[in-house]
Amino acid sequence: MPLHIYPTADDVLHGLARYFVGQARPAIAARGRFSVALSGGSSPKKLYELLASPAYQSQVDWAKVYFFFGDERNVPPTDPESNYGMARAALLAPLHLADTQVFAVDTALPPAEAARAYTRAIEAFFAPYEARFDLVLLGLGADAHTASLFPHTSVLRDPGVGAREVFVAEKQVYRITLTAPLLNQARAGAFLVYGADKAAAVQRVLHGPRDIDELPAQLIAPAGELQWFLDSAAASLLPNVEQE
Ligand SMILES: O=C1O[C@H](COP(=O)(O)O)[C@@H](O)[C@H](O)[C@H]1O
Repeated sequence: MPLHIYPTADDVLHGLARYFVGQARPAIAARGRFSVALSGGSSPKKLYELLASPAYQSQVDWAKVYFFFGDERNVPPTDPESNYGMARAALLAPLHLADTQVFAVDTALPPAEAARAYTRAIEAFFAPYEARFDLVLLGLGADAHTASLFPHTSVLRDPGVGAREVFVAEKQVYRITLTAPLLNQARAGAFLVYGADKAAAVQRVLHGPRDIDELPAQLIAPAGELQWFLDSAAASLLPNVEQE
């Protein structure tokens, strides 16, 4: 499992930004576009700001990049909890992308309907081929959830390829998440994890016994490659690690 461990969170963000560019360029050269499923929460905000900064903005043909979301909270785009709202402010608006390049979950719909509509939008984008993102960006919760694949939820055993609604009991909210089989059709996946509060989850996901109900992030195994981008604090419980 390729691990990239950096001294600070700032170094991790630059490492992943360089990886993003390194994935985007050959995809655009080979297939004319680069499709990405974004992660949400708070960790990726600085990554998105970095990608939209002049240093990285000039390195990618952004008109050929298409953005989806690995998961979404069941809130309007203006809500501070909205993954789309966060990505729009940090990345999508600064890059002045066309509306046709951004595929947000329609949270005005009831969650199950929103999930079905999002599945159809993804299928239509990739048709006539199977849905295969070039890159899936992922985060990791301290409870080992990723996207909105939360511990002990039925979506963890859903064999379908698409988006699903999920009820997160401890938060008493609905969310929309891509299923693990869809995420795993990706050409590449990259986890971004920093901070000491994630160290135990990182250790258990990477080195603990397989237990997908407790450790949903263990479900992630993209058809292409999977990379982990960690800071030294998040990697502090891993055995024998070398820093970049
Ligand atoms: O709720 C969520 O949590 C995970 C992890 O977020 P982080 O800010 O703790 O890194 C995130 O990947 C997911 O997209 C988000 O909706």
